[in-house]
Amino acid sequence: MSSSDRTQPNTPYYPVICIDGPSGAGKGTVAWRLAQDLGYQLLDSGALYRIVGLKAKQAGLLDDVEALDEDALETLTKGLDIRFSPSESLGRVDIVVNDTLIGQEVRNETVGGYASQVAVFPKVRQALLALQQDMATRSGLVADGRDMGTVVFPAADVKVFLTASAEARAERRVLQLQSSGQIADMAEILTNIQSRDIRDEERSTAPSKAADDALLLDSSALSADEVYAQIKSYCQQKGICF
Ligand SMILES: Nc1ncnc2c1ncn2[C@@H]1O[C@H](COP(=O)(O)OP(=O)(O)OP(=O)(O)O)[C@@H](O)[C@H]1O
Ligand SMILES: Nc1ccn([C@@H]2O[C@H](COP(=O)(O)O)[C@@H](O)[C@H]2O)c(=O)n1
Repeated sequence: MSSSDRTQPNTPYYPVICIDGPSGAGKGTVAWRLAQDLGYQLLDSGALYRIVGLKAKQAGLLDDVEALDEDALETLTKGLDIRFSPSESLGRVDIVVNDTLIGQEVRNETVGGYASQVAVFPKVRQALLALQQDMATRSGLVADGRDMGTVVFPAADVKVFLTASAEARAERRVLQLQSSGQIADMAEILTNIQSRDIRDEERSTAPSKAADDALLLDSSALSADEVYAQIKSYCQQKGICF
């Protein structure tokens, strides 16, 4: 299910580290650094939902928000050939969908909203499950998302639920957008973050929540370096690295 079976002799064992939490908590930043440090693969599960959300929007499947068609979304999801590969760019993995490299077009709040619309559907989530679990069968894995520790890798070696106040997360987004030359409206970003939080936390299938055995870490007043140091130290305590 998650990593390989520790109890089987002569079978390689691949640890899994799950970093779950809301948008802007700093999951991707710490997950990428841990993966680099430990030589593990990185699973950016949010990117999967972003891709499905964008493709669904382009196919007109999100036009009537009151009557979204779960079966059509499932068919669309199953028709996507999604592959991750190491990127030349710092802090990223490349994603190739149906042989086309996906760029920055999925990395904005609008597509984040489409992602959270499609992510409520069990059939969409099920269609993405095997791809995610398969990534833990070839090497160690750092998995970033909402349900990594609760649903996708329930037997993971390390589970962290990383949070921050909505205000802190919105401020980070504003800085992130400004640093790439974009205009950012704090009030609008905060509203978007809060409505995405509500949809992600209140959906009935795989809601965003901490696993019972997760370390809870609030990053509101921590730098990215401090978050990394605390999580690395927790991984050491759990015996998966030195
Ligand atoms: N502890 C921190 N303090 C301040 N800024 C941070 C911290 N961690 C990450 N950041 C910055 O906040 C922004 C969002 O971080 P990141 O993309 O890692 O969040 P995320 O939880 O993965 O969000 P999403 O789920 O939307 O992908 C980035 O610009 C990142 O550099
Ligand atoms: N495991 C996951 C990951 C993401 N989602 C949904 O996708 C949206 C975008 O995620 P980001 O991490 O890239 O911001 C997110 O708001 C969720 O709706 C998910 O359901 N499960």
